[in-house]
Amino acid sequence: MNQRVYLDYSATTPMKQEVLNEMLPYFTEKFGNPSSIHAYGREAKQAVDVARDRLAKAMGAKQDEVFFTGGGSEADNWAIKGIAYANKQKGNHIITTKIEHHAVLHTCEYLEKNGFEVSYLDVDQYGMIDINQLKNAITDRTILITLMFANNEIGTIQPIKEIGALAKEKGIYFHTDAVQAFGNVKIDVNDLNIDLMSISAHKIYGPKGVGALYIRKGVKINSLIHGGAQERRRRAGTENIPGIVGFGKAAELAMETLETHISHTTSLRDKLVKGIMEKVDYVRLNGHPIHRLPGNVNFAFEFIEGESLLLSLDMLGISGSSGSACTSGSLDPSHVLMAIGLSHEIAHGSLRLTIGDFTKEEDIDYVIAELPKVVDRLRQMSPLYEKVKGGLK
Ligand SMILES: Cc1ncc(COP(=O)(O)O)c(C=O)c1O
Repeated sequence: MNQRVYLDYSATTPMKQEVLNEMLPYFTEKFGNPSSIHAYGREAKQAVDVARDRLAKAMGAKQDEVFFTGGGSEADNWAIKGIAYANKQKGNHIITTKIEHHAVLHTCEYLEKNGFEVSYLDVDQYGMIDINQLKNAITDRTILITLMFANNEIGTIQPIKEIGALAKEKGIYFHTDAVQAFGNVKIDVNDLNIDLMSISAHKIYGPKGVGALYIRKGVKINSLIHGGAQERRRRAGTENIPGIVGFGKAAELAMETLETHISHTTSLRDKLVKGIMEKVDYVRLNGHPIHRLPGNVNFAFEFIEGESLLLSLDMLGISGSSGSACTSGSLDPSHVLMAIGLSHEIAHGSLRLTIGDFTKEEDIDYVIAELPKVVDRLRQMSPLYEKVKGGLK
C-alpha cells in the first residue's frame, strides 16, 4: 500500500480537531438563531461576537469592521461590486491584475458589461506587478484597486504595503484578496493601508463555505445580499453559526502558531525545491524565488503533460494540482502561467505542490524519491525529449 501524501493545501486544508470540537455544540444543543432575543438566540449571538473578535485581532481590525460571508468568492464579489455601485458618481474605473482568482476576474468582467472600465495590470516573469505601471493606470475616474495579496497558483506575494500607501495617497479604495495569504503571513490592515480584505476559513484549517470581508470604517459600499438585518444590516441571511465559530477558532490558532507554521512549511518547501532541482533536468520554479507563500511550490517541467503527471502521482498516493483547483479539469492553460510568460507547452507541464501543517519530512522525502522517476518515465514517451537528449536539436 502506497503512502498517502496530501500536497494541495492551497486548494483546501483539513480541519483541525480543536476547530471541530469548538463547532460541534453549535450543531446540536446550542442551535439558536442569533436574531432571537431569548437565551438560545443570545448564546448563538455571543458565539458570533467571539468569532468576530478573534478575526479582528488576527488582522489588526476593529470588531465592527469584520463581516461574515459564505466564503472567499462571496467576499470578493461583495467588495468589488459593492464599491463599484456605491461610488459610481465618483468614477467607473477599476484597476486589477491579470493573475487574480476568477472570483475577482469574472466579477470585473461582469462589471465591464455593466458600464465600468477595468485595467488589468501585467506581471513580470515572477508574477510581480510593477508599481509604476499601477501608478500610470490611475485616472481621476479610478475608484478601486483590487489586487491579490498572494497568488493561489505560483505563491507570489505582492508589495501590498506600497500599493496600500499609493491608494491612500490618491484617495482610491484598496481591496486585497488575501484568501491565500491570511494565516500564512502576518497581516495588519492598518499598517498595510488595506480598506477591504477577503479571507476564507477552509484555507486556514477551518470549515468550508464561510469567509469574511474586512471593511474599514467609513468605506462607502453597497450590500450584495439583501434581506434581513444580519451583519449590521449589510449581509442578509441567518448566520452559519458552526462555520463562523470554526472560522474564529481557526484564525485564533493560526495566529498563535504563525511563526512555527511559517518555519515548518518554509523548510519543507525549500527541501522539496532543492531535492527536485538537483535530480531533474529541464525544470524551473514558477513564481518569485523569495517573495512567495511559505508552503507553495510550483514546478514547470518541460516535455511533460501536467495531467499525466498528476494522474501518475495520484497512483502513488501523492495529491497535487496542475494549476488552481478551479481551473483543473479544463484544458486551457492557466491564465496565471500565461501571464508570467510561459509557453502553452510549459504551462501544461506545470505542477503545484502546496505544503501545510500536517506535512511531514518523510512525505517530502517520498516525493523527492518518486517524482523524478515519474518525470523520467513520462519523458521517455516524448519524442521531443528524446531528440533534445540525443543532441539532435
Ligand atoms: C486567491 C483566492 N481567492 C478566492 C478564493 C475563493 O475562496 P472560496 O473557496 O472560499 O470561495 C480562492 C480559493 O481557491 C483563492 O485561492
